[in-house]
Amino acid sequence: MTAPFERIAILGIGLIGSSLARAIKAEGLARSVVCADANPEHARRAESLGIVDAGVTDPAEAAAGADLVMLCTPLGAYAAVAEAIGPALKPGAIVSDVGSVKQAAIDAIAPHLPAGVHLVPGHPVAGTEKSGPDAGFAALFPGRWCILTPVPGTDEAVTRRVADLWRGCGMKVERMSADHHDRVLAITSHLPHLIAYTIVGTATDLEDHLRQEVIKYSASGFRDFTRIAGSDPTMWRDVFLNNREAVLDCLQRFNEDLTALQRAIRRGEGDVLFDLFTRTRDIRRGVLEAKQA
Ligand SMILES: NC(=O)c1ccc[n+]([C@@H]2O[C@H](COP(=O)([O-])OP(=O)(O)OC[C@H]3O[C@@H](n4cnc5c(N)ncnc54)[C@H](O)[C@@H]3O)[C@@H](O)[C@H]2O)c1
Ligand SMILES: O=C(O)C(=O)C[C@]1(C(=O)O)C=C[C@@H](O)C=C1
Repeated sequence: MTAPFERIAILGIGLIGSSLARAIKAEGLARSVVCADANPEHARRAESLGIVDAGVTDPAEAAAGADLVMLCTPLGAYAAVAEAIGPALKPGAIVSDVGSVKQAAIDAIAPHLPAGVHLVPGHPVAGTEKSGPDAGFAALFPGRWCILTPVPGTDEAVTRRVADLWRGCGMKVERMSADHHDRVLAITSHLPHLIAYTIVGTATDLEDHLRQEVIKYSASGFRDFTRIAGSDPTMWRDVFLNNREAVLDCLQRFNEDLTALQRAIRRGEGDVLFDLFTRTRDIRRGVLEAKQA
């Protein structure tokens, strides 16, 4: 069977890039997979793991001759990487990405692409708190959603090729506008991370003897927050800087709801607490039923 892609270049071979490389190899989705990573140890490690055919540090070298180039670096590196690969891209090449914010990704990449190169932004909504090429695994993707946010006018056949790649990795694929994506992910992913960073930060700032006990008696609630708060600082700094408006909107709503809960606790309004906790338990059941937990 012929592979859907001749040469895929993955730029940034960390958790997501290396998971994708593994899935491409496992499913035979490209004849060759190469990567570039600013960290030479990551490029070498990907080679020695056998998940890429070649690993280099120069993104233009990896992108040259590729029919699909997938940006898998933190969002803050996108503009520089896109600028570096622009002149090396072959006519008809597809550039895509996995970034957690979509409008900023388009703004950073699009200006650097030559005419005749297609941009199909994407976001596999699957991940862990870990980073680097050893953290990746092909089983990250099956059953999860991948959101594509092609700009209007994008060649339909090109978008379908990118959708098929993610389906080949086992993902379900949905399309939406970049703006809508960023507003949805602000509440489902970005705000939860911000809350986790805050609660773990607050616990860390407690007086020293209390802090020891926080770690010693970590109940499962706090433990779950520490997992999320252990996520990569570079990646998450870039997410918040690149989705400011939507995150700040959600945060405003969250603060108002928190204030209402604070008042209910102070006033002893048990029914307010009970009603909310009942509704949220239903949401959790819905997530489990949708097999997204
Ligand atoms: N971690 C998640 O759960 C998750 C899920 C979906 C999407 N994403 C998105 O995927 C992207 C990568 O995240 P990750 O979790 O794989 O991070 P990661 O830290 O595991 O990997 C990023 C890789 O990019 C490399 N890199 C950094 N700057 C570079 C540059 N200028 N040129 C080339 N390589 C560079 C790093 O050395 C590293 O190997 C981010 O844009 C993130 O928003 C992450
Ligand atoms: O499960 C986790 O550890 C994640 O944080 C994964 C998660 C998420 O929030 O769901 C994080 C960022 C991504 O852009 C997509 C997925």
